Amino acid sequence: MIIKSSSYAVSAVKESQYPKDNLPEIALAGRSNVGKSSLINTLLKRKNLARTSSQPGKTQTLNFYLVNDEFYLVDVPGYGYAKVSQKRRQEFGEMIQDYLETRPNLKGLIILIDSRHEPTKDDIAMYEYAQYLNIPILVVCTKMDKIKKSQTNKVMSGLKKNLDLNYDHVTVLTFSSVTKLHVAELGDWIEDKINQ
Ligand SMILES: Nc1nc2c(ncn2[C@@H]2O[C@H](COP(=O)(O)OP(=O)(O)OP(=O)(O)O)[C@@H](O)[C@H]2O)c(=O)[nH]1
Ligand SMILES: [Mg+2]
Repeated sequence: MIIKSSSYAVSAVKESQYPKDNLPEIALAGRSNVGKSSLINTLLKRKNLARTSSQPGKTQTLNFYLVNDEFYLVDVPGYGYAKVSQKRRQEFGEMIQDYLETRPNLKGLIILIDSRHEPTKDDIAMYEYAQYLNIPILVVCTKMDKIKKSQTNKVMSGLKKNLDLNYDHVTVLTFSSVTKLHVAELGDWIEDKINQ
């Protein structure tokens, strides 16, 4: 995919605030701090379009970014961040659930998992939930620059042990926002899904 333009469009916490121009959407999900906002910036070749932070919990709303006037990337608050209150966490959960369950424009979900750890129970729950909703999934193993080359197989076996990769609509990619590993493949997957 060639990125010709990208811009922040809107932030939403409920359906009435979602974009109304009926373009396809690709959403990102993953633990706080896993690198969702960084992946958006890397793909779009923008330094600071999506706000990133070394402090988890930076993204607190559904943030829609318009790409090539053709589709939206949707940055979603991270899960599993202990310092967010129980009430806030439930609100996040409901906001994400509402979006994933009711949005006809949603063409694919990118689930990001930190390469340095096996999938957490939240990662597994998100994967199984997306499978249940029958959404095409791209599993992205982030921060591969922090992994020794010799550990790549271990990353893959950790995934296989915890996620049912026999699901028809799943693709797996290793990725790094630092080295730009597989950024072209990421763009290709998105292009394929928004054109289906
Ligand atoms: N080494 C390395 N660091 C990364 C990579 N991707 C993200 N980071 C760092 O990880 C931290 C979190 O990145 P974000 O992109 O803000 O993470 P997020 O998933 O959007 O976090 P929330 O918005 O809190 O859910 C930042 O300090 C990034 O610089 C990567 O590929 N390699
Ligand atoms: Mg973020």
